[in-house]
Amino acid sequence: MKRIGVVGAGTMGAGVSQLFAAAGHEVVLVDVEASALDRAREAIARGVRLMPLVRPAEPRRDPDEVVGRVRFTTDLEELRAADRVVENVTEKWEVKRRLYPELDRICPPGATFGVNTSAIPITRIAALTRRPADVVGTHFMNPAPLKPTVEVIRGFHTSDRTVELTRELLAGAGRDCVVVSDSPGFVTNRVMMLTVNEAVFLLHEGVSTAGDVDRLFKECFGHAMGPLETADLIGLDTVLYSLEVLYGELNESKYRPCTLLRAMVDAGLLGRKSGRGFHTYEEGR
Ligand SMILES: NC(=O)c1ccc[n+]([C@@H]2O[C@H](COP(=O)([O-])OP(=O)(O)OC[C@H]3O[C@@H](n4cnc5c(N)ncnc54)[C@H](O)[C@@H]3O)[C@@H](O)[C@H]2O)c1
Repeated sequence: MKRIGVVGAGTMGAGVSQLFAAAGHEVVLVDVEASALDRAREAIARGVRLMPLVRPAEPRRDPDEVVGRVRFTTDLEELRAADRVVENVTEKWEVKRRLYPELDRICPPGATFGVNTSAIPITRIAALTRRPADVVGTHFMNPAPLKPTVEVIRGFHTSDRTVELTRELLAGAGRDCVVVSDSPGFVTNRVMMLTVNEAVFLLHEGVSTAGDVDRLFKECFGHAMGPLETADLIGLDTVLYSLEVLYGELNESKYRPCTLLRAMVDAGLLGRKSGRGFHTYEEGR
């Protein structure tokens, strides 16, 4: 059993906490917003309760027991005994930039930092700490408790030890990993964000409806979800911030976020987490 610090209790932090708590670890989940912690507590309990329906082969867990392994707190100092940290705060450089020196100060020597970012280079984040060898990208897919594989990103200074400890931790939670080199958006989001943004442009230009864009991908290509449903699942704010990172980092106009996406974020239409995005949701459906 390890002491896992999870920072950020939004869409990803809740899922990552559920995954590690269900695997028997002690989790300290930190957020600046108490309301995010309340929502995460409910999401974890609901996720564990629904697991037998969506993954019947996985061992059954007691929701209270899993939630009981998570300590919910707004105090970052509670990470002082963490062996491993997985950070999932907002996809904004300013937010991550302020957090990492604090994590570096608080966490014990030898603790590894897994960065769950959609697009920000791991090497840049590692440079905010005095332990760049201990920093690695752990790009979990959403929803984290249901996805079998994690994209692990080796930053310029990431050590073999850190990659191996990360692989071990993920394997202990029944997860495989694919290790890639550092680059904005890595492999998955360099491609995925481009596809999602282009689908938003198609909608904006009136070429098709949101429902039909998604149907084409599901029924013609056999994808489990269409690109606009995927955007709703990720969170439209996170998609926008990721495109802004890719646009700025790669200086490529093809990553310019569609104005419709920006307008929807301004209007508070964030996808599943707000109940409305390209589609409308009730209680996560
Ligand atoms: N949503 C996805 O599908 C997805 C998938 C993989 C990776 N990611 C990445 O994971 C990270 C989190 O994404 P998300 O979708 O969960 O975002 P989110 O907006 O749902 O949650 C972010 C949380 O971070 C909290 N936060 C902000 N600053 C903080 C700080 N200094 N300390 C502690 N908590 C803080 C916020 O209060 C919020 O609860 C982002 O970097 C994102 O790019 C997202």
